[in-house]
Amino acid sequence: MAKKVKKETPLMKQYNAIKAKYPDALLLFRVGDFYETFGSDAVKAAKILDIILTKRGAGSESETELAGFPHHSLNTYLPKLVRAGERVAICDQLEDPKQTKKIVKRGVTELVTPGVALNDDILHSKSNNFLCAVHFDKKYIGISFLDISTGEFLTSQGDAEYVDKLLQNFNPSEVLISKHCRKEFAETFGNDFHTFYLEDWVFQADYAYEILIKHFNTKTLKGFGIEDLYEGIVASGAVLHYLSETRHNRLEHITTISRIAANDYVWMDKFTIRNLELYHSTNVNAVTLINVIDKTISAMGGRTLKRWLALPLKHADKIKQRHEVVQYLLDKDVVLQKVQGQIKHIGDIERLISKIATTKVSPREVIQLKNSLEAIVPIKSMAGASDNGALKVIGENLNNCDLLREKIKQTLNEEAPVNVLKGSTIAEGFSQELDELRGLSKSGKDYLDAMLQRESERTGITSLKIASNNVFGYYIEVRNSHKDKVPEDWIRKQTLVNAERYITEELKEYEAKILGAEERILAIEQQLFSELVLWMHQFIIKVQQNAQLIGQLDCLCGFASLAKSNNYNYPQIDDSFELEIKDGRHPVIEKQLPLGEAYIANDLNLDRETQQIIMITGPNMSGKSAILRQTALIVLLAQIGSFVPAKEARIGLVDKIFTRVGASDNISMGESTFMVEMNETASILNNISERSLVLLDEIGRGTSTYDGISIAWAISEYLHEHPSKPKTLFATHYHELNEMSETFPRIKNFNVAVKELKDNVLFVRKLVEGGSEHSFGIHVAKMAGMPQQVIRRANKILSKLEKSHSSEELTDKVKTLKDDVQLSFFNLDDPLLEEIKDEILHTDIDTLTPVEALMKLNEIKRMLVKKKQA
Ligand SMILES: Nc1ncnc2c1ncn2[C@@H]1O[C@H](COP(=O)(O)OP(=O)(O)OP(=O)(O)O)[C@@H](O)[C@H]1O
Repeated sequence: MAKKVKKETPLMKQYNAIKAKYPDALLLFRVGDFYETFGSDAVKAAKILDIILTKRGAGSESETELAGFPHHSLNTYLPKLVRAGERVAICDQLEDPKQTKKIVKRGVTELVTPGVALNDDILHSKSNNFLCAVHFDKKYIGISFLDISTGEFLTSQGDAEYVDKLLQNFNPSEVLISKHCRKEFAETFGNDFHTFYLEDWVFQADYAYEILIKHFNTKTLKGFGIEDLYEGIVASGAVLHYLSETRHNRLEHITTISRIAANDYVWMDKFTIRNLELYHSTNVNAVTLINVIDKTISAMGGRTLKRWLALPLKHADKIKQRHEVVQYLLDKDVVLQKVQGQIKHIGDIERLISKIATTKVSPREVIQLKNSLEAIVPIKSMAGASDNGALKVIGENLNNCDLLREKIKQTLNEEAPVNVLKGSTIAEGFSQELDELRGLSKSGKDYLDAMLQRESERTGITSLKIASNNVFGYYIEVRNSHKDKVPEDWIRKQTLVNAERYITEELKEYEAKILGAEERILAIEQQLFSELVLWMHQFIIKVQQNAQLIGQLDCLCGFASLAKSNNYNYPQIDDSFELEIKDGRHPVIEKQLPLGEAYIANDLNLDRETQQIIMITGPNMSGKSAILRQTALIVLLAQIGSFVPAKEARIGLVDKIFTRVGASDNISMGESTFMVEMNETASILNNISERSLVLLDEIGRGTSTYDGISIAWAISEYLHEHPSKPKTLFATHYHELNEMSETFPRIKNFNVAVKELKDNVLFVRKLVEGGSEHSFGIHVAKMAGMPQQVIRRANKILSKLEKSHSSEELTDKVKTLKDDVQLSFFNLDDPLLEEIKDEILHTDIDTLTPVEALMKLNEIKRMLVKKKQA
């Protein structure tokens, strides 16, 4: 019996052939004015885009799901698909359907993936969108980042911890890995990244080197200073390979590749970045440091600030240069206002020039580029004329791009449209031919108006109309009521319900002229625009340089605004090992306090000679963590070039910042919370340096008290005895650790003061010298609204336990609590009953007269009645 063959229409045959080449992408297939999706792609698209899912060829053997949207809505729907994590292949019609009798040729013109996006609706203006590749080798792990929308291309290599930190800092949208490293990647860096697996052969040194030198058109990579980054080169090659695989072949804006020089920047591992809540917080609603300090205006400024925060400087001269600019801008407020006023007019020139390189730019965007470059002219002269060295250099290096601006001005209409096909793109006077055709088209229209007038007068039909449609071209329309007045020489073309449409010889002739002219106008406009875009390629590097400089300047102006609005002061940076903060504040918490509540500033001094480790004790909620974090944030802000939330600060350069917070809810890693805490802490102890700043917050709390105290003690002892003598702040509940200061000379005790009221505590939030006696946890429980009986009971247990002198004694006391429980919670769980019990136990029956006994009984009854009524 003949096998039943599934009948495929030619269109579906073409679709299936293309889809087979992109099995893991969602294929948007252009059919006429629509992008269609079929089969499982349609099911996904309908769900993500909330569009209707229908059936094609319903009931037939080739029935399949179908969902589509109009082609002009691509910019609305594409970002939604990409944000949902889809790779989207856009399949366009490659020829004009009018020019072919056969099925239109189609092909994939772009593959958009989360890491390779140029569409403004997918990108966030103040963040980079990095594509990343990670290459595992025996010695090192290579890593590469590329933002196709800005042209930035970076590489580095190192151990897993280093690469992990870079992943955290650069936060890539997509990570490419070789297929066989799938498991290794997940085990080393977790499952939080959007990953894509490439064939293993892509990650080969020779192939990578070839593809890179071919792209940069050089013989070697020596000029980029990355020649020795063997693993980094492999990762970078994989990134470029992926761009060609996703049909991104216009990459002229990727002009260089730079090395991420880890040694030039302060080291912060991923736990520190997370704990300090620099960009992200576990609580989605929480305000992060970047939210508070970002006063930049331009997209470039926003992105630069993120980069500066990820890579704080550790060279005093460079840091001081930034501080000096900020001070200069604060002193010369007029300059600051003027520069910021101009930056407001600067669009995202870094992404605009990338669009020019990829020829995905619209006429309106080219005008925007020109306007942005115009705003740079006064900035250049203001900065160039300043007597601040660094600012002057920025001014001198900015490029007015006179030729580019002039050419755009001459070529394009100031009101150029978004789409070149809309016409009126090219300026008047730029092309003689274009001007003539436009004149013809315009006079042709005038001619039609004159003809209408003439024919109306000739026929006496006042309601005559001349219009055109795609089928008949130009026609004269006559209402049925005037049909009998139509002259003989008019030729009838179409009959409508209420009207007739005619053409005349004269109309036909003019139509040919006008339509011909309009088509030609569009063709010339398109061509002149493409020529302009191509010509502009020679300015890619100059505009990219401007973008970088404006990014830096915007950041520095932002720091000045921040210092002004949030009352930050000039920090002194030096090569000493000391840290002296006077009246320091937490930059984020101070902005979150309820209205009228002031942040309490604190002094803090650390050095390697006398006060290397500070043990900070104090009740819960007193502000220990705030002091730890504000210290790190003040150092960090100073070293990115900002002023700091402190009255004064003298900062001996810090090269590594470590913060660790005792385990609380980190179980998602699948390890015990305590294990996580210990792992994190171990990595500090193995990496400390002389200039490290170590912040330990409640380390050891993830285990039993004795374990916790022992571990905290041992860690502190290790840090004290370590030859690096790193500056350390240790916040703890264990006031037992205060004993350490007696044995270890550089450990000092401080506590966050509280005022003890009758049965409450008042948070003073002042860091004062000396240890604290107890941790006031019960007071906090009371403030949190715990039932009275729990508080009373806790106080009782505490006073019992506090009297123990040894651990054996403590254990014995804990055992006796079990017997106590019977009395206190189950039989006398009401405080009133406790009171009555006390009353009875304290009554001396031997001396009580019968009347007094009755009165006592009456009193007890009254207490109970009162309680009942309450
Ligand atoms: N110096 C300060 N001025 C004003 N408010 C502060 C100050 N320090 C802390 N706070 C407020 O107190 C809250 C608790 O502070 P923090 O988390 O630092 O306490 P903690 O002692 O570390 O508590 P725990 O031991 O429970 O972790 C903060 O969220 C903040 O609202």
